[in-house]
Amino acid sequence: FSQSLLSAVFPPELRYVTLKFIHRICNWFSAYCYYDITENDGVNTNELYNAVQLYLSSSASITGNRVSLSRGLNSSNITFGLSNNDSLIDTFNGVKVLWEHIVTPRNSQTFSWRPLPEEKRGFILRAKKINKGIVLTSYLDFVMEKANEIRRKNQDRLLYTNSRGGSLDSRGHPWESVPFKHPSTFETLAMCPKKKAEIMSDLLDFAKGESFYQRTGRAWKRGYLLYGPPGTGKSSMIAAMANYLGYDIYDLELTEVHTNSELRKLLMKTSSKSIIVIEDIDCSINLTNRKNNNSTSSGGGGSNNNSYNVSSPSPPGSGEENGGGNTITLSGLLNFTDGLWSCCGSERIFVFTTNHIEKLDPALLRSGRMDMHIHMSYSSFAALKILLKNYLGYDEDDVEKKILEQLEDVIEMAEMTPADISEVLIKNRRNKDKAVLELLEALRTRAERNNNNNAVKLSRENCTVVDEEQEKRALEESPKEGVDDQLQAKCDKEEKGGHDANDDEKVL
Ligand SMILES: Nc1ncnc2c1ncn2[C@@H]1O[C@H](COP(=O)(O)OP(=O)(O)OP(=O)(O)O)[C@@H](O)[C@H]1O
Ligand SMILES: [Mg+2]
Repeated sequence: FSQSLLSAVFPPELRYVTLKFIHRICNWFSAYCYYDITENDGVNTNELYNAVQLYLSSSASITGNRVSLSRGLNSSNITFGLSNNDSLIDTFNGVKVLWEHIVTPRNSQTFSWRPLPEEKRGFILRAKKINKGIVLTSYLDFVMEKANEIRRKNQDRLLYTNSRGGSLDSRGHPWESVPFKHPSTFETLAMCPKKKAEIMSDLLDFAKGESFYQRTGRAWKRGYLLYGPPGTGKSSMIAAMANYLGYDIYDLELTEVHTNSELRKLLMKTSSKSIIVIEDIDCSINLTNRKNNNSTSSGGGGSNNNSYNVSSPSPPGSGEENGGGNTITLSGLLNFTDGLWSCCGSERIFVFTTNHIEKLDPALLRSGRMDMHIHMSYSSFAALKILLKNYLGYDEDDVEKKILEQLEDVIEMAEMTPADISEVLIKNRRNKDKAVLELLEALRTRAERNNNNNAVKLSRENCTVVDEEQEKRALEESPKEGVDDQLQAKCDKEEKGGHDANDDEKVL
């Protein structure tokens, strides 16, 4: 109406100016302000548009009569969205705002180097002028944050690897990724429930601890060292951590990293909310080099000498001895975890695993470096109950009380890993009672063998002590042949027994 009135009253050259003036006056008296968030700013896609779409998906799924559905790449969930030209009211800290999704056909005459979508999409955010401050400072940040959270929840986790050996992909990325679908969770993880709960709350504290880390001036990161024999669930624990927090995993293959600067670049290209894993750290660090270094270093504090090489395939004669430019050093690795470089990006968890904690360098173990040392041990009775539940669906009451007691009696002595136990259970999972009995049998055999081995070890130790005492006495007094012979015979006998037991172990 105003257009036709204008064209009747004003000459064409004045029309535009007058229209603009009227708009201004209207805006002046309006209680609302409007924000346009278009899908495309002409060159790039607008991140905020995608974020708003995701954010509104959480409310659209509940309130809307007509919602659009979509499923993103790498996602196993369906996302709800506001339909075209539909609107929705949202409330934030008591402030009401209105979101409108506007879809208009694109003007075909518009010139662009790139083909543009046929429709122009955008959100209009309407808020009261008095709430302008809240909307611009807090609400939009909140929308972005919430959208990221939804994205993480919807998206399957990714497992990254640097197996390409330092070469970059077409986008200059050193990591290769695949969808991470490991089903391990804390629920299925067989370990002491108390320890498990402690780890879970530690992880949760970390994930929610942004303000704590900010306040205390610490980098927002945490290190876990998982150690224990093979098959006790170290890798399963990492997968459970990732699934619990919804983080991606970066599996760092140290032997593929040749220099400290390469390591730094890899770190810089990791995203926040991720777990950076170095498996079998004792196998990645060349301990012979460490020993050489320690023996040549003056003074006892060998662990301070951090420039040992990591066993990466370095070219022969490449100056390895001086820990020089083209090798990766322990100090480089430590810088990676807790030096200045560790805090580029935030919310990162470092996990190192090892089968032999005693082989690790004290520099890696000193307090503050790895925040939590987690011992993954042989199966306990509590862990066994979880495995019975996982594999046979058996609760405590489903197993005969007598058998349960027998299992409890023998489990500690048997020193069987959860991996070994699950093997027995999987093999017999069709016949559950047989599975339990076979497991009991396997545990008994192991316990007996361990018992024998321990007895042999003990008597050997006794024998050595007696040997030493005997030598001393022999130096002091003249030998009493009868006793010596007796001792020797005893040792010989036990030595023989010991060898037998060892042979058994090799075969088993
Ligand atoms: N604590 C556990 N709880 C549940 N399952 C387990 C546990 N430990 C081992 N398993 C089972 O055994 C298999 C091997 O475990 P996993 O790979 O986690 O062991 P690991 O400690 O990482 O061994 P390695 O030191 O050889 O890498 C897993 O597939 C899992 O099914
Ligand atoms: Mg493992």
